[in-house]
Amino acid sequence: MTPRIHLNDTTLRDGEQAPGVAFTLAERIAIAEALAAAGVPEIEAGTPAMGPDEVSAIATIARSVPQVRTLAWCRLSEKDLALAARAGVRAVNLSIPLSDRLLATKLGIDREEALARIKRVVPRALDMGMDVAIGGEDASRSDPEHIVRVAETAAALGAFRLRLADTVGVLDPFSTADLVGTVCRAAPIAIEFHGHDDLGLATANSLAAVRAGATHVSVTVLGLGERAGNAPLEELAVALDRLSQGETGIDLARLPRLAEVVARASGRPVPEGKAIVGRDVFTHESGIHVSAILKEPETYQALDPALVGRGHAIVIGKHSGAAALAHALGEAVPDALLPTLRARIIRQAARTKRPIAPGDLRAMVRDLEDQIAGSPLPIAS
Ligand SMILES: CC(=O)SCCNC(=O)CCNC(=O)[C@H](O)C(C)(C)COP(=O)(O)OP(=O)(O)OC[C@H]1O[C@@H](n2cnc3c(N)ncnc32)[C@H](O)[C@@H]1OP(=O)(O)O
Ligand SMILES: O=C(O)CCC(=O)C(=O)O
Repeated sequence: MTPRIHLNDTTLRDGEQAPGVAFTLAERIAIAEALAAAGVPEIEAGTPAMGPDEVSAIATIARSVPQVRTLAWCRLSEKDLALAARAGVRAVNLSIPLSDRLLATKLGIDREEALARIKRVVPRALDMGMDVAIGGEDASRSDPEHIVRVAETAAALGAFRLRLADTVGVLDPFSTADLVGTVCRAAPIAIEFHGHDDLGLATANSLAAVRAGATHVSVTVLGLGERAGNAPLEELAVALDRLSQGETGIDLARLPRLAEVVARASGRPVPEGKAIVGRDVFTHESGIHVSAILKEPETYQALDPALVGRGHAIVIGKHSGAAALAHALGEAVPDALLPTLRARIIRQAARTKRPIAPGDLRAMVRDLEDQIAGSPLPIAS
């Protein structure tokens, strides 16, 4: 049976950590509502420690999407916890580094002190009526034995989940599976994987984490996030579905709209070739592909675009063949015209750097037909 995989969207927290990105409150609410409409069950809404405006924004976001579990991201400290309480959230992600490097450098503490802090702060949060997830920063550069101790401690205290963060994005799918598998086999708590895309592997690593036993995955819309960003929600949701690896409950047809909302709010347009939601990812130009797709669409597509509320497009350009031209014109181009027509198309495409508009294509054909009709000589290309 396909396992249930819970996507925890952190566009409003890690997504907004992308350099230069700052959402207005209205944009944050619009993003939260679009996530909720797409069926995302959980969002990380922000970081209360950033100040009173952030606290009040998190409170407003939580109220605007009551059907979604809204978490506030906190450092594992009483101070951050108190601010989360002011935001009125029902759940917190309490973050503590797992690696010796970050414990020592950032906090000047060792593993024992980290465990002592967990034992001190987690019960406070639970007493305040909040569900607690532990955010394990830098898990990918940590000793798995320590991670398992943290997992056992967190579970015994009553936390509901441990997040394993590949904070600097250094895992690959094999090392991810090793780490997540080791922790999942030993840890009596749900595991969330939080990937970063520094090596372009966030989606692959997240899939490997699911295969190894993670039941929750952090994502952001369009992969927006710190440095190279996070695992893109749209990629994970579709890949889990398409590869039968997990049932997420996401309405895949809502993904393009969600991407538009986040692209606009972040000031970062969706790249044309972005998997799932990019303008061109279901558009075909190459003659060999178009010729086959016109016979049977699955010859050259990973997924039916209708799955994500989209459709195919065929455009005419430098790489078009006779089948594509006949499709675009509604009739076959006479053999005598074909080489010259293609030469003209190639020249125009190189000049304009865009597909040939249908009107331009028809005009080219008319022009060539006129030349044939008016001259017994070979047609000028
Ligand atoms: C891997 C990640 O994505 S972690 C999340 C990163 N998110 C952010 O940074 C959110 C935006 N940040 C901010 O607005 C600010 O950094 C604030 C409001 C959180 C803190 O601001 P400041 O108090 O001025 O601290 P500053 O940013 O200089 O340094 C961060 C502090 O947090 C501490 N800290 C970092 N992680 C933790 C942790 N898990 N638990 C406790 N303390 C922590 C650091 O040690 C440092 O403390 P110090 O000032 O005593 O050295
Ligand atoms: O500690 C966490 O919750 C994870 C923080 C994070 O975004 C990261 O480590 O990349």
